[in-house]
Amino acid sequence: MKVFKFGGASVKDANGVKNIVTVLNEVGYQDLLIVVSAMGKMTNAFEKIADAYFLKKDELPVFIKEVRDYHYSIVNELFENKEHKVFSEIEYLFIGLTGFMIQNKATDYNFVYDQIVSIAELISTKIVSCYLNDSAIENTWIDVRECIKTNSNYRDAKVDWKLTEKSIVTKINPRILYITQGFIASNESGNTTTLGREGSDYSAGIFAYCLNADSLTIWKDVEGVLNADPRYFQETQLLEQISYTEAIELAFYGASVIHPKTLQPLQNKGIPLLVKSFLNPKKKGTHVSDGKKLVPETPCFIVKKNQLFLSISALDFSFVVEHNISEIFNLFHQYKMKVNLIQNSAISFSICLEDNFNLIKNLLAELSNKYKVVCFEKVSLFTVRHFQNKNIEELEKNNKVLLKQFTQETVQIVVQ
Ligand SMILES: Nc1ncnc2c1ncn2[C@@H]1O[C@H](COP(=O)(O)OP(=O)(O)O)[C@@H](O)[C@H]1O
Ligand SMILES: N[C@@H](CC(=O)OP(=O)(O)O)C(=O)O
Repeated sequence: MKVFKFGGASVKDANGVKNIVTVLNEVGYQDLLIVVSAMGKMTNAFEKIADAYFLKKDELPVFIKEVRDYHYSIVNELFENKEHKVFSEIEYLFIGLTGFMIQNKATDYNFVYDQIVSIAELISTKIVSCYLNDSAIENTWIDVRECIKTNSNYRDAKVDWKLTEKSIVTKINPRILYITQGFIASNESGNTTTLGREGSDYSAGIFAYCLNADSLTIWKDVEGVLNADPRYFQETQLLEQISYTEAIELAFYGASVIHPKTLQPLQNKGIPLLVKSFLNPKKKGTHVSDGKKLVPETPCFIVKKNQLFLSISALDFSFVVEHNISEIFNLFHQYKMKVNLIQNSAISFSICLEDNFNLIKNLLAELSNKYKVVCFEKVSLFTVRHFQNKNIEELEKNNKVLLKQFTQETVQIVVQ
């Protein structure tokens, strides 16, 4: 059995949905399960709805109209027959959204977020499933919340592997072509949870693991994994082969083309990951498996934008030692900061952080009770794997460097 994952970029418009038919007809769809994300940037749009609802903002109806219009323009283009069941299926999901908003009494933002944002994946998979059925690619839509089970850590739920494996093995008949959602799951009480932004690759990895798949293919708008993000670097090279370890490193440092959690379940069972272009499905793309670390051997550049850089020192000029560091890390954990780089000296401690939950003000307020804190906002973190000295000189030439850190294979530079 194989698993495919189509992300938001592949289904951003009606042509994208049509192109899935082309891809499947070109590469085949025997013994396959397909995971699909929300269309285009719809998760961002639903985040705005969750926010507006929670904060009782006046723009709420406008934001809901935006996502309705976006999806209806796609279904209108795809389905000539306005009596098609896809229209009522989508309307039903929007009615569910309104119903939730009226009935909800919960005050936990993360819970509310997951119940609202997950609708984007439900809509996209309904559309794709119906369109494929109409295009002679017979398939069954399945609610992933019956398959992937998590704890109740809303917005960043942890997978209950035992329960998930049992559910997937029970629910999935390998002879049926299924279309299901990425990113979303459910907890013990049946409430919707999410696996963290961009988590659909991970969902596909979970299915591949539980189904002992022969391979997982993620379909992208790029040729495969490149040695640099093409949005920020002009000259890029396709990486043809990457070992699991190297891919985990690249994803960990922020190569956003693969979600970092995706690789572990695949590596555990030796399931190859293929990253291929949905525009050129016959091209080889990138192959991630055991084997050669990196082909071709070339420096790989990763950039993480919009980082925070904190320099923390004791108020009385004393050393920053273990107990301070432990206290500081507890606060990072409490305020859900993602730590991307750390460096300590005798009297100070420097960190590059990502504030995905918008809690930096609270963190700084608490830290400054005990420490002197200098915070730089909107800095970038460059990572170069397998660097050459000229790569570093190039990065330093145009930027103000706040911190530089070397390991044998990697250099990381924080710039303002
Ligand atoms: N090393 C890299 N190789 C290829 N693409 C990359 C890399 N780093 C970042 N990207 C970006 O990732 C994008 C594809 O990922 P993403 O937008 O998350 O796809 P989707 O949401 O459809 O799964 C590419 O368009 C590219 O701009
Ligand atoms: N739709 C979710 C999950 C996801 O992984 O999407 P994509 O495959 O488009 O990155 C998000 O945007 O976070």
